[in-house]
Amino acid sequence: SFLSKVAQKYDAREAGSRPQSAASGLPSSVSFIKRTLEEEDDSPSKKLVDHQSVKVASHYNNLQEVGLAARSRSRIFFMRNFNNWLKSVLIGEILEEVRATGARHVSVLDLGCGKGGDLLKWRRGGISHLVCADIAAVSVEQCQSRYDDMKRRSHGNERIYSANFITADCSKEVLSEKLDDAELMYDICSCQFVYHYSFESEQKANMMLRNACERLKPGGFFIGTTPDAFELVKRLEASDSLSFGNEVFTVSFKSKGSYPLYGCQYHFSLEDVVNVPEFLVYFPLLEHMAKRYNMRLVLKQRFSEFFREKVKKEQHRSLMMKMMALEPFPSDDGGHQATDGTEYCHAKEHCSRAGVRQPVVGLLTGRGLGLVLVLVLILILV
Ligand SMILES: C[S@@+](CC[C@H](N)C(=O)[O-])C[C@H]1O[C@@H](n2cnc3c(N)ncnc32)[C@H](O)[C@@H]1O
Repeated sequence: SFLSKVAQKYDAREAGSRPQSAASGLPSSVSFIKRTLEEEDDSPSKKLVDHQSVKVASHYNNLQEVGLAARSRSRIFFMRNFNNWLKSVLIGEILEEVRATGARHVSVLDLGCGKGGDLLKWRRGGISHLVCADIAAVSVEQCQSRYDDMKRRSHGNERIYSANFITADCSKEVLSEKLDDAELMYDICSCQFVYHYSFESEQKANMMLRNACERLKPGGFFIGTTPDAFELVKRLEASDSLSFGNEVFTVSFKSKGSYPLYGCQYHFSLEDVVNVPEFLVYFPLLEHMAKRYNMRLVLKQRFSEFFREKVKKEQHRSLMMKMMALEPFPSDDGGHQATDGTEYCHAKEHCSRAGVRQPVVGLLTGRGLGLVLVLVLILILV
């Protein structure tokens, strides 16, 4: 079983049900532990609580907006495109679900909106209102000016959703108190690559969840993407050191073997984009916490599973090509696709097996980062 006795007791006591077990394939020596309240109060992460939020906010505030040309030269260009494709499909499908219930005016909360990478996706989805919230003030400003540009460029030919921009630490502040419209309820809360920052402490994780769920309409959806804690721990346990990764990303922990349910910090760096402390989200606990908000889990899938399922649909496949979510192999310059190591040798092997003379293969890249390490989540308010 994946859980240690301690975590099983925690689940049984807190969830009032059978201990949750997961086919994680982790060694039995690995445990996710619930610290006592005293330990949690004394924990180093608790003392650093504000410090960590400041780090996250200033990291994202200082990220420079680079142009398309620079982005396309980046080694994670295709991975970013893949993530955007995945979010487009997720957003498109959830909007279909919402509309199937007869909703005509769709309101959305983008929790941790960043610089507004999803603004266009919501435009394509024809929503009526969007609330964008983020802890990083500079990101929120950039998000707002992207929205203003989008509106200006449409020259009034298309009805673009109204929007509200809020700078707030959503793991500490009650977002609804900052809304322009005090009565606003959402059909969807979208929380993309954000929720794990709040797992620093129980209070923070709860506040983030409260902000995500308390304004959802009955039948409303929470959609999110977050790193897969089981997979991160599996990789760490398999590593000889306290870190793992490749030339594009690194994940480093301070210790291994035992993992607190909250405040289990690791450092994640991804070339030129992310270099911040993050926290493991112990999934059975998140699912249990969400039940307090009457949220029921609809789907939890790895990116790889999501991809395999969605790519069967022609419409998603053609969007994937349009968004350049696959890396061509061999690449035009060929320079960075070394096939002597582990990174691209599977592609080379595939080509030789298939006997293709001029092999051009579409690869899912990011060197394994996105595909295996991240989860797609959908929850519904029942
Ligand atoms: C990886 S970025 C994702 C941005 C966007 N959701 C996307 O998919 O492009 C993570 C975002 O979470 C935001 N964030 C982290 N902690 C937060 C908090 N406590 N409250 C609000 N936003 C937070 C960061 O500022 C950053 O913009």
